[in-house]
Amino acid sequence: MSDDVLRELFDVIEDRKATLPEDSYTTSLFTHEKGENAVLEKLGEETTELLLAAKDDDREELAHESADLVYHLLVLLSMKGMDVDDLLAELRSRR
Ligand SMILES: N=c1c2ncn([C@@H]3O[C@H](COP(=O)(O)OP(=O)(O)OP(=O)(O)O)[C@@H](O)[C@H]3O)c2ncn1[C@@H]1O[C@H](COP(=O)(O)O)[C@@H](O)[C@H]1O
Repeated sequence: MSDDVLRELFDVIEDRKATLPEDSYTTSLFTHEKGENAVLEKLGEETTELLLAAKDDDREELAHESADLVYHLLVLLSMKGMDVDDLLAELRSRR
């Protein structure tokens, strides 16, 4: 996944956070009655689904669940007032 794809997705998430359109799944996470716990729970669920896909050697499902996990991770970073660049910088520093 290139930086561009991650940045574009993060920009959409930031836009949803700022404008809270009604028909948006991202909005539902930012406005959830459970607060931050809603996205934390989703990260747990998506991680479990990813592990099961890996265990089943289901590569298509593994890619699908990986994308779900990355999306929810970016929502969490946005909730915490962080930027996708914080993640990218950390990854780059490990090269
Ligand atoms: N990348 C995502 C993304 N990944 C996962 N999800 C949602 O996360 C939820 C995952 O929950 P579950 O695991 O329970 O999944 P599910 O409903 O059983 O279905 P599966 O995803 O497992 O097939 C689903 O409702 C997905 O739609 C996402 N929702 C939105 N995005 C991106 O965010 C953008 C903005 O979306 P909205 O906020 O909806 O406008 C979209 O254009 C997408 O680019």
